[in-house]
Amino acid sequence: MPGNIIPEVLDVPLPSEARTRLTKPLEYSGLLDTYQNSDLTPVIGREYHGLQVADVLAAKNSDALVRDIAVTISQRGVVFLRDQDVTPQQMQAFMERLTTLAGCPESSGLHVHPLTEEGSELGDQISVISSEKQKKGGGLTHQLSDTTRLASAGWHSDITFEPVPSDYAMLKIHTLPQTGGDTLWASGYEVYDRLSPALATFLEGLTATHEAKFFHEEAARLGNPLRTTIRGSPLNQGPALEAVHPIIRTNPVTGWKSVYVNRGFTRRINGVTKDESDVLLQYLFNLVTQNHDAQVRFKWNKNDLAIWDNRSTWHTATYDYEAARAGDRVCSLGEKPFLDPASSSRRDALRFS
Ligand SMILES: O=C(O)CCC(=O)C(=O)O
Ligand SMILES: [Fe+2]
Repeated sequence: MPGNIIPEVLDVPLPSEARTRLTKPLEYSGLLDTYQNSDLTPVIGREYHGLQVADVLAAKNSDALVRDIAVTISQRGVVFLRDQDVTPQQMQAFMERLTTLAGCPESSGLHVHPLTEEGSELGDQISVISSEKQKKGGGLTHQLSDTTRLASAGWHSDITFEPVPSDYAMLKIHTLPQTGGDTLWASGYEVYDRLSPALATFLEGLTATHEAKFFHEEAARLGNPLRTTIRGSPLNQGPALEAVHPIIRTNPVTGWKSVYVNRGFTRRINGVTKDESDVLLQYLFNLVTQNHDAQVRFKWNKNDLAIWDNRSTWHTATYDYEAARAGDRVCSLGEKPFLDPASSSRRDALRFS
């Protein structure tokens, strides 16, 4: 595929080997097929039965297995593993392997969230998700001070305000209410497939600005200094918390196109008027929230774990419970988002495969 198109579209200087790697889908070995699994919906979500992250790390053929898991997460959007006996350190080790084995040459390891406290007990690369912290204003994802009462306000992809955003994220919930606190994911591939060819072509020529300055206020509320030093990549340094990304991006693992704007962090489509930007963004956000057949809803049990591809999915928590809910999250960094115009939509790729 014509990888040389990528830097021109986005003005991203990439090493030549990265360009070829980015447009060539990662190969699936088939090793993972030995684990029983079921798809939760036709377009997004797969659950594996009897697959332990800790065992994968220790397996003889671990690299091939991890690569197959990466391909599966990227194709299915999100993968669920029930009842995991895994420590935060093992989660971190797994995510390092995942991003390295699936990643492009410029892949940059694990993210340090701007709100992560310096010297925190679990280390810089584990984010603690906690309903207690959230009440104090420590949400990692969206503005709690938002005046909206719509649950749909929380849909986002992680850390898209970073110049080098996330490829994968892993969340384990270890403390949960008796009911409530489900998480939902939606497929960016499927939303791309719902655009008319004319609108898709138009959006493919545009970028959007993503921003999370509200973390400055959240950090002040929590009484912690905001992390401004390297957040997993030298490109993610500084207090700006702002980045420009293509609206349609190619997932380098699948080679499929996805819509890459989100309600949590995307503020403005560039190169059009503010009115046009508002209308277009609202339309794209609506495609995420109003198509439940592009979504999957997961009901957690204690120690269940989810791993998702942040390049091609959105997700949102559900705040419908009173009791404590908490877990650990690790977020890895991928490539600078790019669009390869020669890449295909998910439906087309599956139809012609
Ligand atoms: O708490 C949840 O269900 C999801 C939190 C979240 O957005 C994340 O872990 O990135
Ligand atoms: Fe998130």
